[in-house]
Amino acid sequence: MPSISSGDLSSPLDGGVDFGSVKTVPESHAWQEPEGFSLESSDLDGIPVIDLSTPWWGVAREIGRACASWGAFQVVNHGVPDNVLKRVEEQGWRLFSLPPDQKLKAERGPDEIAGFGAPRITHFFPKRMWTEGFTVFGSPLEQARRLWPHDHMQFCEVIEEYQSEMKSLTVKLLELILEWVGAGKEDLNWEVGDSSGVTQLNSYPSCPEPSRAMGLAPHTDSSLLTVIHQSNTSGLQLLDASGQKWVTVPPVHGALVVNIGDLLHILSNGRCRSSMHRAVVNRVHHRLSFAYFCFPSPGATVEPLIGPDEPTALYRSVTWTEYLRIKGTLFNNALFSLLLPDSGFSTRLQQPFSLLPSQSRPSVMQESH
Ligand SMILES: C=C1C[C@]23C[C@H]1CC[C@H]2[C@@]12CCC[C@@](C)(C(=O)O1)[C@H]2[C@@H]3C(=O)O
Ligand SMILES: O=C(O)CCC(=O)C(=O)O
Ligand SMILES: [Fe+2]
Repeated sequence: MPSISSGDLSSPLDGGVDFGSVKTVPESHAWQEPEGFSLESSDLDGIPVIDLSTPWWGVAREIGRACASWGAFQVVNHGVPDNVLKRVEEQGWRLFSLPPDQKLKAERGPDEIAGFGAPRITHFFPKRMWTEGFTVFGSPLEQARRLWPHDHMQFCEVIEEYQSEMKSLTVKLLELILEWVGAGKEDLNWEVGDSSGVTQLNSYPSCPEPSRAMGLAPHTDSSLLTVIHQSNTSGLQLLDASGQKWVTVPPVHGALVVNIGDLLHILSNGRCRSSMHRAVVNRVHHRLSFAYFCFPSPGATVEPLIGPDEPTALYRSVTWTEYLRIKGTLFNNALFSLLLPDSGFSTRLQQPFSLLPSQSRPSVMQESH
């Protein structure tokens, strides 16, 4: 009999399901397959893989094209040492293999960013996701001390080294994207070097019935951009530019995935697409992913970059904490709510956010609570 505990919904293990021991997907985690959630995916037209060691001007154009179409790409020769990625993965396995009650000691509070628990977007969906996560915001020390009272220094050192490597990569990527939109870092309301970062460790245990579960439901990231290191199991899927097909992002050794987030969609005045993506699970492998979210410096407003060839701002400016609050209530309608009236886009369908409602709104999944 699967060890489903009393169904304490407050438990970050998603209603007390101990992923490791269930033989079937409980009703609480069973996702139907309405339109847009279908699990089939195609690997035909893969996501662009960009070599960051090629000359500056060439790579800016390639990245720009990927941002305008997919809203995502993979990068190789990114400069993040393999050893750092290996050690952060080791710490990830160490964390998620802790006993449930130990992980709960670092549980993320309702209004907190940092800590252990279910994804923040869980409450937008009628069913729970086949995942648990650990979010680091600033120093990991406070939460790490709760997980390992006497042995948390190694985790902290590895995470801090990972964050510093990711920060320098995201600064480089931002500068390239600014070059592509014809702007420079002096056009930003913050010093790129002062950008904030949030690190999300995601765990997707193997699942007895993968077609009836969802690892991480379709969403766009709220960040400027997100860099993802995936362990050697595929699961991340992006919605293609037509909004009709989910395309798997294959883990490429030495490559990191870059997703454009909502704030860069606003900063680029809609020229960069914020990629709709999800994570599916599989029967055999437990998958981990490590996502680094790049945000502006605290308090800095993200304002659409306009100029001679981009005269009209489509979105009002917003700080990342304001945007998180708006996303936390409006979810996939957050960007739409920031459209300026004279942007000329009166309906959600028209906005330069190539996202078909059927693919995006949890209302497709929304049952009456
Ligand atoms: C700074 C952020 C960005 C968050 C919320 C908060 C901390 C954790 C991030 C994620 C990580 C998992 C997917 C997501 C959709 C989620 O549920 O939590 C992300 C969300 C966002 O990109 O909006
Ligand atoms: O697990 C993945 O590859 C996706 C993770 C993700 O989308 C996120 O953390 O925002
Ligand atoms: Fe994401």
